[in-house]
Amino acid sequence: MKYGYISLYFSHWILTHLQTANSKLEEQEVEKQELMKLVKENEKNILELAAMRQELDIVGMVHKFCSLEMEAEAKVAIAILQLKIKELECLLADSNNKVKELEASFESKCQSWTMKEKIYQSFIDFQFEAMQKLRSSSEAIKQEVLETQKRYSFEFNHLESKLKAVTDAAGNYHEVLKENHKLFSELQDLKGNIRIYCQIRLFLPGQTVKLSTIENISENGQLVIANPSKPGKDGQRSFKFNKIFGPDATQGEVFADIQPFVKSVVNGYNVCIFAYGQTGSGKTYTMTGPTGATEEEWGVNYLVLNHLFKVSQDRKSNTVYEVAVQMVEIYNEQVRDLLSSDAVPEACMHPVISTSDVLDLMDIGFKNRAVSATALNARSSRSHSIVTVHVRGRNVKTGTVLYGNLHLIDLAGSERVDRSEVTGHRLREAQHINKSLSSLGDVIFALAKKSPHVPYRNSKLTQVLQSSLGGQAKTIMLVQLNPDATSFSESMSTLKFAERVSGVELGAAQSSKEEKDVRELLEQMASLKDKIAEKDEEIRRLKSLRDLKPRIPQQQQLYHKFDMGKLCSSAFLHFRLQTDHQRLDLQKPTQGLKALRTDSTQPSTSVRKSLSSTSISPFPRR
Ligand SMILES: Nc1ncnc2c1ncn2[C@@H]1O[C@H](COP(=O)(O)OP(=O)(O)OP(=O)(O)O)[C@@H](O)[C@H]1O
Repeated sequence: MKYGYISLYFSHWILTHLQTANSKLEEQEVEKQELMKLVKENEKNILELAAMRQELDIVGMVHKFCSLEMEAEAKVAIAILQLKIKELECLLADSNNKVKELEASFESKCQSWTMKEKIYQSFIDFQFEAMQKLRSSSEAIKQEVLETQKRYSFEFNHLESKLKAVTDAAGNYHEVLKENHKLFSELQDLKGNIRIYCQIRLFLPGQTVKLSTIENISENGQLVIANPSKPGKDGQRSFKFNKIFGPDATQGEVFADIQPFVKSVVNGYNVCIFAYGQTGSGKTYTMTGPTGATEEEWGVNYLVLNHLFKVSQDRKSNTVYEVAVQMVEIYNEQVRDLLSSDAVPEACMHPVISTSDVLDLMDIGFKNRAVSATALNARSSRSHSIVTVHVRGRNVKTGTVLYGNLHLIDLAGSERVDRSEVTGHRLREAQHINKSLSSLGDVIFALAKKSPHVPYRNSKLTQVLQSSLGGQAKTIMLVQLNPDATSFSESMSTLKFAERVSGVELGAAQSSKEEKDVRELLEQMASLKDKIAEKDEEIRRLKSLRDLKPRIPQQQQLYHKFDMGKLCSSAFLHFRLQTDHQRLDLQKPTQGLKALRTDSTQPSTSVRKSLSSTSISPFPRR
């Protein structure tokens, strides 16, 4: 038992020890596992540490590199900054200088402004003083104006009664003007429908021998011509015309004697102006003027049209005028339109509204003539050039239409040709010229004798001019003379032709009874003109008084009492006629002719006749 107890005790002890050993083993096992774990962790940490060290090396290297780079950049930046500091220092120095300069200029400006201020102050003081003076003088003027208004009020009280008297007088004025026109026409009729003016050409600059045939020129139109080969009275021959223009006469002086006839064209008459004379005697110069003429040198053609436009402009409030121009040449009995190259049966009519239109058209015409002249050897001297001006005037109040036409003719050279010396073409030319000029003389002569038969059809020239040579038509012949002694026989022939044309008519006009009539008519005209001038003056004075109205409001009511309508319709303003040239279309030249012909207003029989047989219609169809 004891042994049992001991063995049990041992066994228990052993068991306990075994259990303790077991638990220790287990603990050791756990510890071992933990150790293993720690070892593994340690290994892992070592690996991580190595990786971190490697990373640290890289970072260190990068850091070193960056540091170096930054160091270099810092050096550059420092250098730049130093430069900038230097620049800024310079700028600072500059701006310091500028500040000093500005301070100096500011100082001087301040001084000048102070000066100016002083001047302005004194100026303002002066102005203020002047204003004070003005104020007091304006007070004085106000007083004066009030007094003037009172005076005007008094004048206006009388004006109405005076205006009434003037309106009545103006009513008669129209009648007076009509009478004036009638008297002018009668005067022209008494003077004769044919006027002969003789113009002596000057010696040309190149002429060295200046032996003249002109012995004497009288104011009364008498011309004495001397035969150089027959000295003394025997060699002299005297002629009498309406007027003689000496070599010094200007274009304007010649035109002054033609001007009244231009007026009669706008009053519905037909007028023909011829330049007649031997080649080189100055026909073209008188009719056209020299090449590139200035306004003072303008020939009759331009002056006439210029005046025509002026008259139509003056009458524009009463009459609307339309003007159209044609230009033809007659050469060897053939008529050619100088303003158109188209082959048309009639010469083109070109509407014109101003002198510059006319200048342009005539330039074209003369160029066309010149072209032919070059081609056919001085053809222009051997052809007649005719500028025809058609005028149609319509009275805006009554609707009455007047037609007038004007022919401006530069005739071919009138010199005779020795038939034994020329042949062929030149002889034919001379025969045609001779025929047309002598038929012109015959027609004028027949008209002057009032012969029942007028030989218009003997030449193209007289056919073309038929409507403007008969009846009420007026003719002016500008006889051109070359004063040179070598032209004596041609001058004699020219003058004899002119004498033949003028002699009969002047004979009639110069009878003593008619001379007395003319004198009386002239006196009547002069007194009528004086009366008209007086009325004009009175109307002008009254109008100027009326124009003062807006400045005097107190007079307004009184002013409106005057019936200005009545005054406007009075004869005074009646004479200011209207021209409305826009109605003709310049783009289409022939429209003007149609317009003139298709107007529904019927012209009087004589006018209709003259228009239908207008110079254009006999033109041959080419
Ligand atoms: N009044 C004048 N003043 C200055 N020169 C003039 C005058 N009249 C004519 N002449 C000159 O005389 C020359 C002849 O004149 P113009 O050509 O006009 O004569 P014409 O009679 O027309 O001749 P044609 O029959 O050959 O055409 C021209 O050189 C012209 O410039």
